[in-house]
Amino acid sequence: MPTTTTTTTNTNTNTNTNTNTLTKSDPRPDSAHSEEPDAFVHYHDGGIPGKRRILTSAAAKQTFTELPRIDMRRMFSDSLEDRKELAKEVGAACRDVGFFYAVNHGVDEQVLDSTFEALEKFFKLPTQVKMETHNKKSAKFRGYEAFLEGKLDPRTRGDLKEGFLMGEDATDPEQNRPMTPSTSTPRNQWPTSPSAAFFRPAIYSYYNHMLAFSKRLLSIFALALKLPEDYFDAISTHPMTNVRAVHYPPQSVPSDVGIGAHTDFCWFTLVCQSHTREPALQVLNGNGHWVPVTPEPNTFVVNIADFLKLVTGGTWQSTVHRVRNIGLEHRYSMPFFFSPNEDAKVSVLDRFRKEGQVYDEFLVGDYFQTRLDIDRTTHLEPGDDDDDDEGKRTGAVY
Ligand SMILES: O=C(O)CCC(=O)C(=O)O
Ligand SMILES: [Fe+2]
Repeated sequence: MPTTTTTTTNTNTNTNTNTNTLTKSDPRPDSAHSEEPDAFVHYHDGGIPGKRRILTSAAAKQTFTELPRIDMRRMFSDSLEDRKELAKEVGAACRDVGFFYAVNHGVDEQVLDSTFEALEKFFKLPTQVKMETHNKKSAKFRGYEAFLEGKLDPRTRGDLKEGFLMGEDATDPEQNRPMTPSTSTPRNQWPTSPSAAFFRPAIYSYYNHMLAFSKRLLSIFALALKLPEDYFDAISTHPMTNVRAVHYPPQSVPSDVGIGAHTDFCWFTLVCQSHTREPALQVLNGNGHWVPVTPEPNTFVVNIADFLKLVTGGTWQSTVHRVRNIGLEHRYSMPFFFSPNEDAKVSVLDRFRKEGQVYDEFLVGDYFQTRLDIDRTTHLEPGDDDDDDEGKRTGAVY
């Protein structure tokens, strides 16, 4: 990793004031850790444990209490003005919340339905079929992750989920992807049992649709940052990408989590979640309250991750989130994680730089691998408990 003196400006507390979803009254205290119901909420930001004071009543700040909903149809408009209008909405959501619902996104609903069917079928297969691709055999954790093996919050017994991770792999013919000798060559693992033969084509159909969606979104992000639409194209010719198929069974132990509180360490994430009556995905606002993300048919949840926070000098939020599947239904989700090319060098964008400050470049692949290793192996313990995160956490952890 290159050393860095980069500084980001905002703390990750989502307290900007420009959306119509902002309010001071929010009655949702953290309920996952009953030993400290009204004190702090704990999470992992940049792979490092952090905590945020839970603020209520007079102490509460202006922050979001729901996710904005954005009609993405204008992504496909021939009019630059339309695309700029969309970008304005997207930019406000990225700045004030870090999350938004994307409707009319252009991904065929049938693809989503059939991918969910495939997920459900895959996770019902015998353990040995899934374990053939166990992610311990893969440097990039591709393949199957069993229950409680992930542990994003060290205070829990592990994440109550099982998953399957795949991503860019130039040797998989479905990707039609150029070999890039200067970078690593991650390999996917696919189950070889005939009983699982349906899984790979289903995941690939979803993956390829998501790649197309991501590239359009990237140009909207560029516009939202007042850059030319194709600004990120040159560093996204062979992007780092992952689909993680996840199964969260209903949880009966109150202290359990489906996935512990964390930020994502890619550029951005697109989540499609199955319908559960009880919302399971939750997003942390500036008052330390968990805002539920209600499942909606044919809708993506888009969230900004650490890279975009970094290159915008902290102006865009990489917002803490977690999953608790407290209803009676099994939940499936399929996040798609997008980052630029592994060998791309990035830094804080010019318009977010402060005079007199030195900003180093860093390699996307290095940053990504470091974060992956921290999140999957280190599980750093929380620090001292006598202060909250504000004013300290800059997100500059690479
Ligand atoms: O399952 C979800 O809704 C979100 C999962 C998630 O946050 C992640 O995989 O990073
Ligand atoms: Fe996440």
